[in-house]
Amino acid sequence: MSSLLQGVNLYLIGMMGSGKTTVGRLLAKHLGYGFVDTDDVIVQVGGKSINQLFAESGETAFRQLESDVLSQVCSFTKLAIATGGGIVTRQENWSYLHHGLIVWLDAPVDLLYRRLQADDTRPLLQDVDPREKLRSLLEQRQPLYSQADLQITINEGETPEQIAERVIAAIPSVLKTPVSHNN
Ligand SMILES: Nc1ncnc2c1ncn2[C@@H]1O[C@H](COP(=O)(O)OP(=O)(O)O)[C@@H](O)[C@H]1O
Ligand SMILES: O=C(O)C1=C[C@@H](OP(=O)(O)O)[C@@H](O)[C@H](O)C1
Ligand SMILES: [Mg+2]
Repeated sequence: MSSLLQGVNLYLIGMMGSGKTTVGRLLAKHLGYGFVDTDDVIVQVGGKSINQLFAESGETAFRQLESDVLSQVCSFTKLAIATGGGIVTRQENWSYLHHGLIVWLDAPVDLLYRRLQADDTRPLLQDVDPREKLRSLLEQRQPLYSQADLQITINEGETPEQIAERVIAAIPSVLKTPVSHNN
């Protein structure tokens, strides 16, 4: 499979809680790829947690850092890249994402909510009604996520390993077959 991909990067997109970080790491391992999580890079470079960055500098500053990181990582090959859920909201990010194969982990709101209920690391969910926040974010972002090359529906009870295997099995269906020139 990794030879079929010819080093093309995999970009995981989807809502927070859909499993991009968890599944991305497994995909990298299976493909013999490096793994990058754009949020982790932002935290390392900025020396602050995502919560701190949102609180001290605001979402706009975070989004600029996110675009900067994406623009840097897309110059490398053989990477599985877990993005943050909001990366799709900036038009310029799509020109970077399209350097590789874009995989949307598409999970329903109920599942996202259950996974993130006790998690306080997502500043956008520090809301009076986090479930409603997830629902409205998904509604806004769905048309953007659906621009992915591959849509993987996340089912309740499926392990990260099973999801990674499903992504790998689906990749050949979206790889462009090379055109042979006979003359
Ligand atoms: N297939 C899965 N089954 C159960 N829990 C999962 C699964 N994938 C991810 N999780 C858990 O859900 C939470 C969010 O996963 P994460 O990989 O951080 O998602 P994202 O990066 O898309 O926000 C984490 O606590 C993670 O351990
Ligand atoms: O959906 C979003 O706007 C965000 C998702 C988070 O990443 P995950 O999708 O990995 O949780 C992180 O980038 C930040 O909290 C904002
Ligand atoms: Mg993540």
